[in-house]
Amino acid sequence: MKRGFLNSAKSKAIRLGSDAGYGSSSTIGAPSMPTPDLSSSGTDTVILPANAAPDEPVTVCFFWPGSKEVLMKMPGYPKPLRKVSEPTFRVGELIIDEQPLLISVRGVPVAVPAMLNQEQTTKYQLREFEKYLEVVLKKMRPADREAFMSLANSHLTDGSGPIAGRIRTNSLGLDGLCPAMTGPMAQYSSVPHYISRMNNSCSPNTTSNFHDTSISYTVYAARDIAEGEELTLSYSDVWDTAANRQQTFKPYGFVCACDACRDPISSDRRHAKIRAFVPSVRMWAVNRSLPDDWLINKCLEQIALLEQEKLEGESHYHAAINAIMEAYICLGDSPKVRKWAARARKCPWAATLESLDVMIALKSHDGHPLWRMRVEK
Ligand SMILES: C[S@@+](CC[C@H](N)C(=O)[O-])C[C@H]1O[C@@H](n2cnc3c(N)ncnc32)[C@H](O)[C@@H]1O
Repeated sequence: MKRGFLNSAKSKAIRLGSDAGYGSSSTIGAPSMPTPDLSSSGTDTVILPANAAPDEPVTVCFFWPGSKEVLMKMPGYPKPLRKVSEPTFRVGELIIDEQPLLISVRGVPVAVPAMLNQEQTTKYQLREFEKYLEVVLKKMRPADREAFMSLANSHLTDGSGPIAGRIRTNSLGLDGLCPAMTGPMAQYSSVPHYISRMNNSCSPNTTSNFHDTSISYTVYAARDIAEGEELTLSYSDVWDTAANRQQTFKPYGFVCACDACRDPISSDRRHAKIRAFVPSVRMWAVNRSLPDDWLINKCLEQIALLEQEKLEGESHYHAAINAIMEAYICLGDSPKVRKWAARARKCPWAATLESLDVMIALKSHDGHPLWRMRVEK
């Protein structure tokens, strides 16, 4: 799965990758020091939103210069979190809207002694980074610090300190906040409290987005979730092969035993088939050699495959539903357009809800550019 994109209003939340970037930067600059001065590393620690009341959640942000300004200039910032009342875990429902406890740089400039080998260098960098993180964590509210330190840590033997270890185990990646930087160090690690408790499944029953204006994650039910069923998210790119996904999980210290990983050959084959189909409404609408129901049937097959793989949270699922809705516009069938728009609306993580609401409300869709394209051309 590709990293989160902050410059989109709906950037998908993904685990950063437990090994990604840490200790790999040959970061040279500030000398090592026992109690680091954060400003000497070029970083800054800010608490956002700046004027939060004591009972409102905040995020401690260990940032490169410029990132705070990027966030604060986002149109709509600061947007309050939505209150989630009784989560019912029906498909499309919001399970949680959560502001992370911490957003952190993935390393700081460290002058590494020349005689160290690669392994010693990594450990040295991690030790120095931990000293910075200790200073940053002191800025957290005590209850938030306690929540952070209660999170799982799968990095007990690789030189990570207790704070970096928890960041590496639990973080989701954030892109797009460092206009002046490129490469892995331009990404931040973000650590939520509740979402960090979610285990991996390669067929996850939730899907999450990051929202830059509220600095928060929304987690939706990707399908109906039975009472007592564990909530899961994916730590890897679900479209990666099962073998590659297991490699991603190694630093987290587990072997995934989800349905897709237990039957890797069939699952990989179905994944490849899903990815090979990209619905093109306009191509079908003008191609008279294809039957009228060709696109709809292909999309229904795609939906069935995605449901078999339990990948309803992926964009391919919403794309197939949306294509059926548009195919019915091309066929001039407004009742079916409303029906499929209502179904697309159950993927709020992928859809523009306002335009779907318009589709659902309209008696006729004769103002749409695709209207009766398949019938009259
Ligand atoms: C982000 S934490 C998830 C929450 C953690 N299980 C807890 O109780 O707080 C990541 C850790 O959870 C465990 N984990 C996550 N997904 C798992 C899975 N599918 N099977 C076994 N262990 C898993 C691993 O120990 C991993 O290092």
